[in-house]
Amino acid sequence: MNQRPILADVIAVVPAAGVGSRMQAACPKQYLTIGQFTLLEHSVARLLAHPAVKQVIVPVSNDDGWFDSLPLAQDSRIVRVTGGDTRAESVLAGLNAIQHHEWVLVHDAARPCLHPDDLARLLAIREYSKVGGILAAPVRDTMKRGEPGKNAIAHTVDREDLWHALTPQFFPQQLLTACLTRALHEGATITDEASALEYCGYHPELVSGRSDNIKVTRPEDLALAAFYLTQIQLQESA
Ligand SMILES: Nc1ccn([C@@H]2O[C@H](COP(=O)(O)OP(=O)(O)OP(=O)(O)O)[C@@H](O)[C@H]2O)c(=O)n1
Ligand SMILES: C[C@](O)(CO)[C@H](O)COP(=O)(O)O
Repeated sequence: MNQRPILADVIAVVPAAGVGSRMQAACPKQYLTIGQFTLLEHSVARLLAHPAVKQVIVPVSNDDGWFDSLPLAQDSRIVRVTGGDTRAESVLAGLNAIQHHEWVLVHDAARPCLHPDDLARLLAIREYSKVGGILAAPVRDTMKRGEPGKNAIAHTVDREDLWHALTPQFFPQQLLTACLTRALHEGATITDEASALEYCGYHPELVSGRSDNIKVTRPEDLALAAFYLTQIQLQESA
């Protein structure tokens, strides 16, 4: 019988071509450090720690002056490609560098605190889903919709079934490439991979993930990410 091996190889795309404008740092946020390593290095290392992840494609901007100075640049498992003006275009550039691969993980360079249990549960969806899915965290606070253009509440939004989209996101490569290509061509707003699939009528799986898998977006996030990462590393070494 031709059974799929449980640990079939996976290729990852880690978009790292953003400028990090909300971070207001002297360099793009993926090159800020926690301890000895940049956020990009931490994020890639969290993926490569899983035995199924064999290669990581890293889209970086055309004028990136940081990537080549990292030890990562010499790692045979890492492939540098040129990213695009938006996250979706960077991801598509990464996907186009992959040849003949079934499923692909996409993970933000700015999410250094991925827990191995979350990654393992996301990878497991390949056994039951044809569409793919994402890590996501259930919304836990009371949510308010503001009046357009005013600092006033329009109404409270029901938090039932409301989730924060996280990464990694995990999809069959051909399906993701087709959906991203179509969505970009038709001018849809695409902030993550799942939104490209949604645009094309699919309903990706929601895999409940840890809320400490934060994206470093604003200055105050860096210290929090450093704390969470230390906790995860302590648990791993215990
Ligand atoms: N043209 C772009 C824009 C974003 N990204 C990447 O997508 C991830 C998540 O995006 P975001 O947090 O929005 O990063 P930035 O676009 O860099 O941040 P900002 O919106 O604050 O400028 C980051 O790893 C970022 O480097 C990318 O590869 N190419
Ligand atoms: C892909 C993402 O990290 C999922 O949370 C996110 O969509 C990136 O963009 P954002 O504009 O910071 O939400």
